[in-house]
This record gives sequence, C-alpha cells and structure tokens, in this order.
Amino acid sequence: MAVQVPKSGNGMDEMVSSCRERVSIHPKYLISEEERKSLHGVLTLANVTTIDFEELEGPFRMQVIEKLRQACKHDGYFEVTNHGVAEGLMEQMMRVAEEFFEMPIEDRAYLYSNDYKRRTRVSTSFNVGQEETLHWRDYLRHPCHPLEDHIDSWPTKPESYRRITAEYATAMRSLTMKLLEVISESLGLEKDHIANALGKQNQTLQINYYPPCPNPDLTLALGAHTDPNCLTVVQHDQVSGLQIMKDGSWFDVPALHGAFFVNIGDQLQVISNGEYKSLVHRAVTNSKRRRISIPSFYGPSLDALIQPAPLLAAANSRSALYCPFTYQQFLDHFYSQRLVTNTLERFEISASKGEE
Ligand SMILES: O=C(O)CCC(=O)C(=O)O
Ligand SMILES: [Fe+2]
Repeated sequence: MAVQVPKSGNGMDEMVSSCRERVSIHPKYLISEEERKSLHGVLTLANVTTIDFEELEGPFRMQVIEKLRQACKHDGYFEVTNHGVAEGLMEQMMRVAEEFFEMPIEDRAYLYSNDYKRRTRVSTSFNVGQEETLHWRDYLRHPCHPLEDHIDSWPTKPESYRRITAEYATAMRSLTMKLLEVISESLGLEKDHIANALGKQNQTLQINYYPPCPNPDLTLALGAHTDPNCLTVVQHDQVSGLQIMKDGSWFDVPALHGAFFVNIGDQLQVISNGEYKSLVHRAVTNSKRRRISIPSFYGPSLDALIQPAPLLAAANSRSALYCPFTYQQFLDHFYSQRLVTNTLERFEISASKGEE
C-alpha cells in the first residue's frame, strides 16, 4: 500500500491526486484532537436562502433585496437560481475540471507552484510552506479578467479547457457584477459602489479537487477559513462536503443542482463596515467519491485601497471598524500564515482607537 508522502519537489509527489489507488495517509494530514471532535454531531442546514435572479426583474424586487440583506447580515451566504448561466455550460465546466485532474499527472505538474504570487498555478493543501497540517486537496487557480491578458497562461490540456473556461468565466463575471450591484443596493449604497471599491478588480477561477480519502475522520479537505476576496460564487458537484459555521456549530450544506452557492468574503465585510459577515467554512473528506468544487473568486486588484464605505462609517454610532489597506497588504498577511478565520483582526480599529 502506497503512503502519501508530501515532499517539496515539482508537485508530482506532493499532490493528493497523484496516487490513484487507496492509500494510507502521511501523518502530516492528521488533524488535531479538537478538529477531530468537531467532525462529529454536524447538523444539516434546514434551509438556505434562495435568491431567484429572475424575481429581481419583477414586481417583488424590493422584497428580494430585503431577503438578500437578511441572508448577508445573518448568514453570510445564500443560493442563487435562475442566474442566467446555462446549465449545459455549468456541466461542461464541471466535466473539463474533472478531466484536468484525472489526466496523467505529468500534464498538469508543469503548472505546480507553492508561490502565491504566481497567479496561474496548480498546488495542493492551502499554503504548503506555512502549514503544519496539510489539507486533502489539490487545486488549479488562474485569473480570468480581462480574458485576453490571462488566457495564454491557462492550462493547455484538456484541449477544450480554454474554450469552455473562457465562456464560463465570462458568464460568471456578468453574474457576479449583477450580484455586486444588488448587494450594494441592499446596503443602501450606489449600485456601482462595491465594483468601484475593488479598483481594477480581480476575477480568479479555482478548481478544487478532493480525491477519496482513506481516513475521513482524521483529515480535513480544507480547514476552517474565511475567503480573503470580496464575493465567492461556487459551483458544486453532487458530492456534498462543504460545511459552514453558524452560531458556533458546523452545518453540512446539501449538494445543489443548477444553483450557485454564494458566500461573503473578508473584503465585503470591510466595505460594509461589518454589516455583512465573511462566512467561516470548511470542506470535509469522504472515503468513497472524489469531490470537485469550482469557486469563482471576485475581489480587488492588488493596488485597490479597501476601506468601509464612507456612508456606512459616517454615523457616530458606527464609526469605521477597519483602517484602510491595500489588497496587496491584506494578501501578504493572509499568505504569511496557515489557513485561519481571523485575518481581518490585523486591520480592525480597536474600540478605544475608534473613540479617539
Ligand atoms: O470545496 C468547497 O466547497 C469549499 C472551497 C473553499 O472554501 C475555497 O476554495 O475557498
Ligand atoms: Fe473558501
């Protein structure tokens, strides 16, 4: 029986997708006692707020925006249906994502890098250099906008990858821009406030690939974290594995069909001056089926100066909770550590400072 041994090399040995047969895992994947306990007694979410995009065009627009506001304020996530991204395109994207991780490892290892500044890369876990415990995940990520600036850096195989992903990324960008508009409106801001606050903006597509794991009780597919970007719009396959933290407990998110799961990231928490909360979430492994998720991360360009919307930080009772920072400063901090849930603390204005 092969043993999965993480080494530092060209990725051929490090990636969890490199072993096709069931393997016993290296101790570097074993989570703490406390995390093991947290895998038990997980509840299933009874209902996830669904935002029907078509309804936003109709007579109930204001009610839908209010529903969205409640979900962003109290949950940090919602589902979106009738979103305008063709189901056939979603399926094609999922299929090519699977093909990418199931083709011979040599065909993707050339993209392997643990350097977060390399924007198109394949990697494993989260931030291999900084982590004591590794996550049972491989991933591909690359920027998508503007397409012509980035498409040449994307994988060359499978042969249909660039064509399908270009179409998918374009559709995801248009959905996300609409989402940012209604989220701005739900905060009482100008429609284009959030999009403008992100400077030249960044759209990154990621494919997470979680092979079956022989020890699901001892490992995590991806540890608890909040997303560093502004808004994440995820396509899931039919294998569940995403869990969210709500009122101090972990909940399974049921697999969705045809809908996208949307969650708030750290930058939206800042722009909304804490009104909307970045979602704490994680992914768990299973021993039977590989799982794939495809998040589209939407966030600021590196030079964008992020700060609470002046309108939301104006009232005395709600002065600015965060000091201004560039997204580059934020990301340098985010990647200087293992995956955590409190990256934003570094940028908080403490209660006493706020009163000065
Ligand atoms: O696989 C999932 O459902 C979660 C992925 C995730 O949280 C991430 O890539 O940031
Ligand atoms: Fe995430």
